[in-house]
Amino acid sequence: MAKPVSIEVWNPNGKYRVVSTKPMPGTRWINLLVEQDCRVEICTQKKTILSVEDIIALIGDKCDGVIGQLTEDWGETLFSALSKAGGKAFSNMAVGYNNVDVDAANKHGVAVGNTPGVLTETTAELAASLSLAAARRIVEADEFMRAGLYDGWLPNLFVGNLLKGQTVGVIGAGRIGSAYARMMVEGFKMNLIYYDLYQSTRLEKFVTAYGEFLKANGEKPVTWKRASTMDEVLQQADVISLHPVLDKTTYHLVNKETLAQMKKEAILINCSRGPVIDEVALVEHLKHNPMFRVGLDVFEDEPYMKPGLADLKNAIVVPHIASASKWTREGMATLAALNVLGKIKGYPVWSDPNRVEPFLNENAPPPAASPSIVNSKALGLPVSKL
Ligand SMILES: NC(=O)c1ccc[n+]([C@@H]2O[C@H](COP(=O)([O-])OP(=O)(O)OC[C@H]3O[C@@H](n4cnc5c(N)ncnc54)[C@H](O)[C@@H]3O)[C@@H](O)[C@H]2O)c1
Ligand SMILES: O=C(O)[C@H](O)CO
Repeated sequence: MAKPVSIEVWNPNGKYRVVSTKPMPGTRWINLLVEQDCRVEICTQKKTILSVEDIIALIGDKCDGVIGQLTEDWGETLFSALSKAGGKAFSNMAVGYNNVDVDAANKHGVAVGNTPGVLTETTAELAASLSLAAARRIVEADEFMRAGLYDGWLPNLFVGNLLKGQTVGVIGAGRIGSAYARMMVEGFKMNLIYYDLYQSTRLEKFVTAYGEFLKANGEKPVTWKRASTMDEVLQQADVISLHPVLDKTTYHLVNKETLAQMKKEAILINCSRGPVIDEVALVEHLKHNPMFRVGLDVFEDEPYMKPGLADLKNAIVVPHIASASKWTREGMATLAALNVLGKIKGYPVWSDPNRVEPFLNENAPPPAASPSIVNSKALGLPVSKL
């Protein structure tokens, strides 16, 4: 069995043992746990993705809760090991939890936390950055400059797409998809078409109100449309950004057939999860459609890219950094720690995981609740009255 060798320990005499499989940004999360009598053990092993065996070794014989990462496979084996060690809580330091088998957690009575809300704007900003970078070919142009190829202004040099007046398509208009839509509509005066299983009334009201504002100022109003099928978005949008959860319904949502429906000069952005796109089909599509561009933060077989992707000039690729702002990453660590702490202390679950701000206020103690437990109903956990 692979044994993690390097561990940093805080408050060695704490009553509750909480393990974090990775060092996380900031110190607030550590202080909050230590103040509540936790011994905090942080795995500092120099190995990016820990195996199930590594994590079993970290859990050991007695462990009250674990804070883990989206790169780890939290299934039957780990929940069984955690439960045997007396553990009652696990939290992903992520909003997405497709790496977690929630049924297995339910079976072992382990609460599963995630970190919604705190990464909404940061992630949407990266999706917007990729949209702009792809539309204006910024990465290609940067490489060209650094290669010393620029020998003077030319009318045809790196001509890209104007966003103003074009249509932005959002697939999965939840927290992040809606934030991205607002940025593109307000920032670049794009019209919106979106597809989601649920209606996003707030988003629709926002676009309507902004359209009225523009009209009142003598400008062309922006418009919105809720598409009844995803195909409508694919066919009509000039920029399409993917923001659904990853599950059975969204696996390979973008594939050979759906790519063929998009405009030849469309821009496709993915800051959700890699397997939402069939990446082999995408590489083929990019090869045959040089004016089609993509901005990818996530990949089907992370950390790897499918063969050929890295060679394509019409693809911008970044290493899963959409939530990587200091405030967000520190906030994610805080929410993950408070999810675990709340369950250990027997606190109720916060009633609205879309409203986690009170947990992020550094100048006040956090509410006595777990901010977001995804299987709270299945476990019959009490809900906070706050
Ligand atoms: N790249 C990153 O670093 C990064 C950062 C944050 C989140 N994410 C990913 O983004 C996802 C969304 O996060 P969120 O906070 O906006 O979640 P959310 O739950 O608020 O939004 C997800 C939306 O997807 C919709 N949806 C589900 N199935 C669908 C389907 N088949 N077709 C269309 N829409 C569907 C849901 O109705 C919901 O509105 C996360 O689950 C995570 O995987 C990635
Ligand atoms: O789901 C998440 O939270 C991201 O992928 C990590 O930021």
